[in-house]
Amino acid sequence: MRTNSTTSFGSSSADEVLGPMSPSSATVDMNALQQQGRKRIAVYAKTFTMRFIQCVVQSRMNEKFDLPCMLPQSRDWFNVRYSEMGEITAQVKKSISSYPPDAPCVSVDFFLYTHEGEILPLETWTFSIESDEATESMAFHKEDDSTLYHQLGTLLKSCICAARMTPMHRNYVKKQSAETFIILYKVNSSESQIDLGQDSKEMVIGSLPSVIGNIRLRLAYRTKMQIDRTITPPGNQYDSFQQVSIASAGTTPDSRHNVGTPMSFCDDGISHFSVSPSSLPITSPVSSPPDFGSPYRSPVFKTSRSRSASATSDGDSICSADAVSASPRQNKFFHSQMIPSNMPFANLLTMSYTGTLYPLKEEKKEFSQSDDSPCDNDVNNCNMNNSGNYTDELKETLKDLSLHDDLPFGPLETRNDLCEPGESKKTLFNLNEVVGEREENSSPVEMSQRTIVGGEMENTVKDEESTQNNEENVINISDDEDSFVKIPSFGPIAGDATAENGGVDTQLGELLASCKAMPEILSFSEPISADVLIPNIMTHFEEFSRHQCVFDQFVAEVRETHRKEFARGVVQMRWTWLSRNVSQFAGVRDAAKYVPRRSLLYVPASNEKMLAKVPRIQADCVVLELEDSVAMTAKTKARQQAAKALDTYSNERLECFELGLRVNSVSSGLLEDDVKEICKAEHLPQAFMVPKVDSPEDLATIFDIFRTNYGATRITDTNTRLVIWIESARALLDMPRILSSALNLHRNSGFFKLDAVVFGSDDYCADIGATRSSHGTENLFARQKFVACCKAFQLQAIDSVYIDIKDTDGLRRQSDEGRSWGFTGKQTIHPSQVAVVQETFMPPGEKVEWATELVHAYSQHESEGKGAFQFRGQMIDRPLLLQALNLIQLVERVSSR
Ligand SMILES: CC(=O)SCCNC(=O)CCNC(=O)[C@H](O)C(C)(C)COP(=O)(O)OP(=O)(O)OC[C@H]1O[C@@H](n2cnc3c(N)ncnc32)[C@H](O)[C@@H]1OP(=O)(O)O
Ligand SMILES: CC(=O)C(=O)O
Repeated sequence: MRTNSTTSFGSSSADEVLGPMSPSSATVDMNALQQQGRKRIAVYAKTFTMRFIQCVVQSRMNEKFDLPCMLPQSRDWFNVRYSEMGEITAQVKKSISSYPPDAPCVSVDFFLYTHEGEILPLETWTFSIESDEATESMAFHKEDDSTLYHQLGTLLKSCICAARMTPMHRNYVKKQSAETFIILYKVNSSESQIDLGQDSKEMVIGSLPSVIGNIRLRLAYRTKMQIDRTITPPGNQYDSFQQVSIASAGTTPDSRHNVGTPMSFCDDGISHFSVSPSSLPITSPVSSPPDFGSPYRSPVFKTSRSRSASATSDGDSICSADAVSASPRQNKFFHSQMIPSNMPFANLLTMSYTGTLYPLKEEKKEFSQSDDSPCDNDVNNCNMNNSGNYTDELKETLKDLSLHDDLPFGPLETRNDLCEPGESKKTLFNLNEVVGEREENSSPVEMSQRTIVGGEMENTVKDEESTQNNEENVINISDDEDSFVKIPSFGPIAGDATAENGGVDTQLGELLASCKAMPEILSFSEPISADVLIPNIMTHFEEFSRHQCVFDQFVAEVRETHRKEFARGVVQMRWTWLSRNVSQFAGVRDAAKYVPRRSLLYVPASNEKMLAKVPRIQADCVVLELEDSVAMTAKTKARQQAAKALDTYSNERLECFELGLRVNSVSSGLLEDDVKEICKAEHLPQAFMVPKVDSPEDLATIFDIFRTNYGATRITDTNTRLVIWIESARALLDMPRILSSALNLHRNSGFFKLDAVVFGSDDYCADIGATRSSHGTENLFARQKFVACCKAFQLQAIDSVYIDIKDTDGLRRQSDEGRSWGFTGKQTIHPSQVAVVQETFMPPGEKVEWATELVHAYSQHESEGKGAFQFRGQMIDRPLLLQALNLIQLVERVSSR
């Protein structure tokens, strides 16, 4: 992490930095002095170019500057202290071969690059030295040298200030992310060619006359922040950035002012697009813009993306549910494909979400081997060996961390498949992309590596030799060094002698700093002789040898830290994967939020005695019931009792996983009265349950009633869930639309999250005119269609009521049938039914053992490249793996009570 980026102003002068001018002015030959002055200013110009680019580019990285003032010893160029980034220096060197005054100018362009691949040129900085008659006739005086040096210092400080005042800095620098946009830069050895659009502004930051010409720093920036999306976005077709910038520059004023296209907003809209088309507001973005009163409002971008395009995945299908999880990852920047190779800043930002900028050789190898991993997106398991097994080292670490016990299926073995696309915040990353890019763009940058350790941007040092030997190379870095060599920062190792003495990091840092300090003798006019230089270097070598133990210590710390960090990352990744890929979890991303509903017990809210039993009822889900079990004459009483009970229960520990409340249906006309009364309670139920939802229009009414009576805060309580009942032929046939509407209401309007759907078999039978029977064949089609629809949307499916309270065998049989068809639970009406149902929906011990063994066997075969294999006489492939994981997780969750 760069903790060292404050700018402070020291007191150095030209002489301190370059050494005194010679020959002395007393004996000066005017021509020689003129010549010397020119040379000297040329050095200033080159150094200034480097420094100003560093300052401006770093200011666009959204990192805080925090360098302590080093007065009075500072020998920082132009009295400005900052920490150089090697990557920027490398890019400057790569992009320009000569500096002013040899080159007419140097310019730096900045661009905003959206996740959709569009580019908006934002500003350009130009440093030039232009001679004219006045400067050509200027005579150089020795005092001019020092004056100019200090003036350049002021110019650099002005540049730093200006860099923080442009629209780009104010509006965009802090908001960069993989989901929205990032800022790129490009260095040119000529005037910039980019088009900053209508009403762009230009200013001269400073102009200093000198014997070699007017030294000038200029800034031009865009004021109209619009992207014309009628222009083809840059993609693979662009080989060089030049092409991209030309395409952008082709924007015509007219096309920028298209009317009728929806607007999106920099911080809201673009991220909407990246999340999911279906996450766009139901109402048109034009008619419902983000809150203009917000202090965070960003400038408007123009987009030609239309609602109709979004609608394709908006609606009724499984895509709608899936899109939420898939889209953000799919839409992340794929830099190696999208970003031209000479946009190094993009690389720096890449690592903030891929984890690594440049892969180590062995990582590269692992990634190329895992191309055909079932994880089709972007993450792989980096601490596995080449056959996909976890390395001994990782296993060892997991043992150290006692993490085996936390895993659902014992020790980590070969889990090539258990990786979560996109969850690559530590050392888990997609290297396939960066590898290609890295090889193509071999540059001095290869000497350094940067990666993320512990979720933060850190620098790494690449040790060529240890890389070949498959050693650990990722190192935490935190320093203010100004070169490619970064000094690591680790806590002292307890008990170690070096720890008491300031710690390995301090010692190593001091050593490297002393070795890298600017040599005392440095003058362009007096070359350093070999007699002085060689002994000097030899002394440095000896110094290093004496500190061998410091390096050894450092390497040991690096290895240990990396090993532990990585192990944690893997375990986290496995759990995340599980919760996202197992249908049992019904679309709930976080396993901890999964609510088991093996049995759902109705408690009529009109019955005070029954209500009093609720805290001790061990049904997974208890439903305070206002609907069918409550007589019309008792509705008011039931509502009042339910509201009171909600507040009373809030002081008690309930045995159930969920306390819900079933209101009356829309068609009953009683819903609003229910909601009005219940909202008098201070505590909401954990789930609102609404029967007889026959259409999306019913949902709109439900939403409206809740919104009117509950107010904005309560209705968007993200912890409150929604459960609905499907109880008619019409509703059954319209289930996809009903379910997707409910999910969209949550996504777009923040309404309670639909989590489960219940089949109201008695009302369904009444609706279709069927006669209820003990064998239940009259509901065969409905139950099977129902369960398929629920699962298509990753929702829990709750089976019908078994009304014969005394017939335990029949209840068990029907429960067993429902479970085997895919239902996740069953409604119960009497406490005596709860245990039977919950037991039936709990996998038996031998099944759990089967599932656990299957998962292990699957891992083993997966690592050997076998998708299907034989296990206990059965053909096993991926769907069976998912079934096994379903079982394991249900057991895990239920036994956590
Ligand atoms: C098709 C549909 O719509 S289903 C949904 C609507 N239906 C319902 O909500 C019905 C819920 N169930 C009930 O109301 C009752 O179980 C009934 C009316 C069916 C039977 O009730 P009872 O005749 O009291 O049954 P029973 O005498 O066996 O009850 C035994 C005990 O369990 C209690 N009990 C029974 N059902 C419940 C219940 N659902 N919740 C809490 N406690 C209950 C009784 O209060 C009684 O307690 P006690 O021993 O302290 O007196
Ligand atoms: C439970 C319910 O409402 C029904 O079966 O109709």
